[in-house]
Formats: sequence, C-alpha cells, structure tokens
Amino acid sequence: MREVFVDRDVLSGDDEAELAALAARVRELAEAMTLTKVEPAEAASVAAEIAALTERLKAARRAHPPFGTVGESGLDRQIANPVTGRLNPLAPPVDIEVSEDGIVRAEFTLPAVYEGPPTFVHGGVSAMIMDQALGMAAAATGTPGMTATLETRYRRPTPLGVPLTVEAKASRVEGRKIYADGTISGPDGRVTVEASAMFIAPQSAPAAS
Ligand SMILES: CCCCCCCCCC(=O)SCCNC(=O)CCNC(=O)[C@H](O)C(C)(C)COP(=O)(O)OP(=O)(O)OC[C@H]1O[C@@H](n2cnc3c(N)ncnc32)[C@H](O)[C@@H]1OP(=O)(O)O
Repeated sequence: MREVFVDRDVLSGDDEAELAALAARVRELAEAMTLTKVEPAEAASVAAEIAALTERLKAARRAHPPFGTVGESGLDRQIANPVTGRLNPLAPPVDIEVSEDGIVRAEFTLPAVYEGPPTFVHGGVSAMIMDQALGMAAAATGTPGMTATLETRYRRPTPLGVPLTVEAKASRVEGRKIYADGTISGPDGRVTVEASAMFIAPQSAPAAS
C-alpha cells in the first residue's frame, strides 16, 4: 500500500486556502448543530440542505485526502490530519509548532463538540492530541515512527472553551524506538494531562491492511 503515501494530490496554496475556509465553515456547522434548539421541522429542512451540499462536494471526490506542499519541517504535509489538519473539519485544528530544539508546542481551544464529562474535554480527544504532539516530537529527532505505546495520566479535568497548551519533547532514541513525553495545561498553567509514548520507526512503509 505504498501508493497511499505517494499517490496524493498536492494542493497549491490557493486551493488549500479555499478548502481550509470551507472546513472552517463545516466546523462552525458542527458546533451550531450540537448546540441548536431548532424545532424538528427546521432540523429536517436544514438536513435536506446539507445533504444537497454534501452531494455537491462528492461530485468531485478524491480517493485519498490531499497533502500540502512540504513545509520547513516537512511535518505539516498532512493537511487533512484529524488533529492539525486545516482541511479536516473534525480537527480543532491544533496549530502545532516545532522549535529548533525539538520542543513541540501549541495553544488551542476546544469547543463543545469535544465534550466528554459535562463542560470538560473527552479523554479520548486529549489522548489524540497528545498522540499527535508526541509523534511530532518524535519525528523532530529525525526518526518519525508509528505509535507503539501511549500512556495518558489524567491529573484533573481539562476545561472546554478556554485556551489550552500542549507541549511535548522526545526524551531518547534507542535504535528504531523513540520515546517522548508531554502535557496539556489549562489557562492557569496547571497540568491536566500528562502523556508518555514510544514510537517505532517502521522498517518499511506501513500497510493499510
Ligand atoms: C511525520 C509527522 C508526524 C506524525 C505524527 C503522527 C502522530 C500519530 C501517530 C499514530 O497515531 S500512528 C497510528 C497508531 N499506531 C499504529 O497503528 C501502530 C501499529 N503497529 C505497527 O505498525 C507495528 O506494530 C509497529 C510499527 C509499531 C512495530 O512493528 P515492527 O514490525 O517494526 O516491530 P518489531 O516486531 O520488529 O519489534 C521491534 C521492537 O519493538 C517492540 N515492539 C513492537 N511493537 C510494540 C508495541 N506495540 N509496544 C511495545 N513494544 C513494541 C518489539 O518488542 C521489539 O522490541 P526489541 O527490539 O526490544 O525486541
């Protein structure tokens, strides 16, 4: 299945910007849908309009999500990634930066669509964000890998709707194994989630099945 990695459309800046703007509108739609109090008849009417819009997009469907042009770090090509991808309406998105010393950092805010316990972030969502941040920290060593283990320690509830910070850094590389640690913190600076992961650099491009 190597072709799933090489046979991708690579978008120009303009194409990417327009699709990112569309994804942002779909994110707003999801949030509005989650919180709406409209009556059933109005919900049905809106559903019919959205179905028509979905058909318009499906009229020009790709086999796989596109890639962006290679960025400075080479880490930001997956523009439809579910954590960082500006083209993925399921992504918050978390705009992760990697510093020259390998520290991964992002500030982000999670709206109500990510609710787990009332008013707090779903633990699986926190784990997904940690997986991405830790994976990028691992890749910053020069040896990107697949997540082999991911341990999350939920120290206190992570609040929705306020600025959060994710930070991660690789601690060591042992052969094909890369170890990384990170945290999510609330606006008061207190850590809500700690995570540690081990990534393994595949010997060849991973198969999809
Ligand atoms: C590039 C931009 C940044 C991208 C960021 C991405 C972040 C998101 C990353 C992901 O979410 S990846 C998706 C979730 N992970 C997976 O789907 C991984 C599925 N598993 C695999 O593909 C393979 O099992 C794996 C590549 C992890 C390892 O397969 P290998 O065939 O290379 O391992 P091998 O059997 O040769 O074992 C090598 C060593 O690793 C150890 N090992 C393998 N899998 C392990 C595991 N799961 N846990 C602990 N140890 C493991 C194994 O015991 C052995 O240890 P020793 O060398 O000490 O003997």
